[in-house]
Amino acid sequence: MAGANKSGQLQLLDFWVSPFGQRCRIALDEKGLPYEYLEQDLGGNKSELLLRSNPVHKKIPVLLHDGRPVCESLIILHYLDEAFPTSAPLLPPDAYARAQARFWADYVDKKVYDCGTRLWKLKGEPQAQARAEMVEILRTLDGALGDQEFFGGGAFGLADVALVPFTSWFHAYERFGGFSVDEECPRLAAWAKRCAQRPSVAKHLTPPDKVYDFICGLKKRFGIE
Ligand SMILES: N[C@@H](CCC(=O)N[C@@H](CS)C(=O)NCC(=O)O)C(=O)O
Repeated sequence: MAGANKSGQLQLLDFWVSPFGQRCRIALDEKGLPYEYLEQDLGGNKSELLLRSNPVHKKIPVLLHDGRPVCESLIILHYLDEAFPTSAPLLPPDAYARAQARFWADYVDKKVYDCGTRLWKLKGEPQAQARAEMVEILRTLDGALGDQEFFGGGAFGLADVALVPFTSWFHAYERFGGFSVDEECPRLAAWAKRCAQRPSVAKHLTPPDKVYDFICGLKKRFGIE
C-alpha cells in the first residue's frame, strides 16, 4: 500500500504550493519515509478527511500516521523525529544545539510568511514597511547562518527545513518588494543554492515562477492590483 512501511502507514494532506506542506515533504524524504500524498482543495471545498483530521484550524499540512492526525508543520517535523528516531535526525543530540534550532525554526514561523503576505497584499507606506521588515528578517537569518554550511552547522536540520520552502517564495518577495536577496543577504542566497542541491529539496520546492503566478492569481481573486 502506498505510504506503508514497517513503521506504519504515512499519509500527508497537503497543497502543492504550501511552504508548510513542503517542509513535511522534505523531512519525509530526508528520513527516507514513504508516504501517500493527498492533495487538498483549499478553495472553499475542503475534504471531509481534512475537516475531520484538523477540526481546529482546518488547514494543511496534516500527517496521518496509521490514521492518527498530527497537525502544524513544525509539530509534524518534531513528531517525525520522535517517531522515527533512527532515520536522519533533524534535531542534533546536544540539548543546547536543539534549543538553537528550535529558536530559528520558530523565528521563521513567526516572521516570514506573515511579512511576505503583507508585501504582496498591501500598497504604499504599509507595503514599504513590510519591505523594510522583510529585508531585516532576511538579514537577521543571514547573520544567524553566518559562515556555517547550514543552520544546523554541518548538518541540514530543523531550521533549514523550516526555512528552505520559502526560498521559492523569495523571487515573489523580491518582485513585490523591489529588493534582491543576493545583494542584501549573500550568505543566505548561497545557503539557498546549497540546499537546492539536496534531492529532497530539489524534488519538492515549487519553481519560483509558479509561486509568483500563484500569488498573482490570489491578488486577482482578492481584487488587489
Ligand atoms: N501554522 C500552520 C500554517 C498552515 C497553513 O497556513 N496552511 C494553509 C496553506 S499554506 C491552509 O491550509 N490554508 C487554508 C485555510 O486557511 O483555510 C503550519 O505550520 O502548518
